[in-house]
Amino acid sequence: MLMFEGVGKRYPDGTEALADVTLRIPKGQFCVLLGPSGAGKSTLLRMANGLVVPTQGNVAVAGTPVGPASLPRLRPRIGMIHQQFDLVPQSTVATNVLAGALPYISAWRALAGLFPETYRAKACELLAAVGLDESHLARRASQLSGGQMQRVGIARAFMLDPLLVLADEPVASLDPKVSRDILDLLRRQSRLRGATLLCSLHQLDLAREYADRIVALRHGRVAFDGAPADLTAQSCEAIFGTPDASGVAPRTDAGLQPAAA
Ligand SMILES: Nc1ncnc2c1ncn2[C@@H]1O[C@H](COP(=O)(O)OP(=O)(O)OP(=O)(O)O)[C@@H](O)[C@H]1O
Repeated sequence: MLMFEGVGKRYPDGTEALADVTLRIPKGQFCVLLGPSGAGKSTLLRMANGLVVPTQGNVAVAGTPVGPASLPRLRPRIGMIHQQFDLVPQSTVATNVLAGALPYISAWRALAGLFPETYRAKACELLAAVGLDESHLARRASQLSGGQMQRVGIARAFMLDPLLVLADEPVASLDPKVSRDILDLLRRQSRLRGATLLCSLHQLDLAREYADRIVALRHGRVAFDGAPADLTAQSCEAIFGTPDASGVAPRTDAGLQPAAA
């Protein structure tokens, strides 16, 4: 479903973010990209939907090379879930979910709130699936907790029945209990809807608990690729520089403080 072949990325300032990464991620797999801050997880993930262009190698989704000619066709089939949810705070929950259908709806219709009934029905179905009921539909996104915002983000990502869902640190700003609820939900929805899921995380315990496969990056290279059960103390040391990742500092960047459910 998703293929990276010998990909590398050097940013214009000379930073080498990735070097020679080759991965084949089959349909339906929940693959976690694990690694410390700066390892290259976001850079790799964003290559899958063309937000980052590799300076070396090739990326393909469902057999189609990712590039300017294919992106208009591919992007609607790739859902994206963001660390900071990326909702429109003043818009309602319903409008934020419906925004997932924007590639198929003209901007003026969206601005006027003229979403076809099929999309409205799909948005309601997805909101129920992520555990938000009708009472949430008319609430502004800014009135939701962090966990609820990410539920809306998940519903939005599944609006167009994606082949592939990219989740970039989807639980980095949530507390541990809510993080588990969100990863559980992501896994269930992906399986139910037959989507392949590529999710970056920096928490070893969560990767172990939820992934079908862990691909760990360190300094832009693959340091481990295998089943969670095969992740040994030695491989943890290769990824994080410590045998149990206990030395991995929690993220404290501005805006990344744990949020309540
Ligand atoms: N636009 C950019 N220009 C220059 N360097 C960049 C750019 N984006 C990322 N980098 C650098 O590339 C490297 C990999 O960054 P990336 O964001 O992919 O890592 P990450 O593993 O996702 O980190 P984090 O968990 O902190 O988000 C880092 O050294 C980062 O500083």
